[in-house]
Amino acid sequence: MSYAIEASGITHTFPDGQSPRVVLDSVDLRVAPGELVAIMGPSGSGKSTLLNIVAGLLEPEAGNVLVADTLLRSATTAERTILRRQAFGIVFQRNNLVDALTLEENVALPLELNGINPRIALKQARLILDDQGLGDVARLFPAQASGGQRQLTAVLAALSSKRHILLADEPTGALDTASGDEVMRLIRNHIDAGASGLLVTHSARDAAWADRVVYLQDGAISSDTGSSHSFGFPTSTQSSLSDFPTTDGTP
Ligand SMILES: Nc1ncnc2c1ncn2[C@@H]1O[C@H](COP(=O)(O)OP(=O)(O)OP(=O)(O)O)[C@@H](O)[C@H]1O
Repeated sequence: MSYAIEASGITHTFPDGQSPRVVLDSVDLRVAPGELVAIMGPSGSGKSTLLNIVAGLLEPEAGNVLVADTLLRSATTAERTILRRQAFGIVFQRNNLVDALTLEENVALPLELNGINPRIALKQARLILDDQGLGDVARLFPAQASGGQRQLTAVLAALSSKRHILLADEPTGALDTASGDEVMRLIRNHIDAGASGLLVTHSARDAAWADRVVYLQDGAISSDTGSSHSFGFPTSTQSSLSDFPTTDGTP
């Protein structure tokens, strides 16, 4: 089987005072096409480090990542940048938006990077923001918007184009429960439209939207619910999941 994401033997050490600290120790993680895998674990267990390695932002000390048919270790910096711009939708805990662009321009940016005409991209971005009740703030700059509005915009930007690999680090961190469920529903919808992804989260509620949950502890995977495990969706959102419209135009 060919995986959407295949990380093998990932080992990484960070300096920690006099003695280096092994943050990831021979971690193997595979994500099947069309699968959303949640990574949970205590603070400091290496979740974000693993996500950064899969995103090609951090080179692991040992191990390999094969993502979107590219072996990251063999890719040049330019090739990794192109991969992030064209194949990855990335949501980080912070610094998700370009400060100098309005919210709608931020959502339009990945569309433009995927080759869509800037005027059409902006039009699509407005529709996407309108759909999520952010039409009134679409022309604000990130600094003028609330934390929740910024977070939702960042998720919409990551999902706005046909990026088939989604990498999300605590995407609902700044949101209340209802908005968080909305974001997770958008993410699930994006996956169901043909993407694959990794979701780093502390929230069991968010993890319930994933197909599989792996737990990182002390730099290693301590448990994996396995692909046959079926997590239930939060009851408040279950009925509306299938009704939710696509916002990214993916088939
Ligand atoms: N650039 C860095 N330099 C040194 N140590 C780092 C660096 N980045 C992360 N670490 C350390 O590596 C460990 C794992 O960090 P990481 O952010 O991956 O954990 P996490 O599981 O995502 O934590 P959290 O849930 O709190 O976000 C932590 O002890 C952290 O302090």
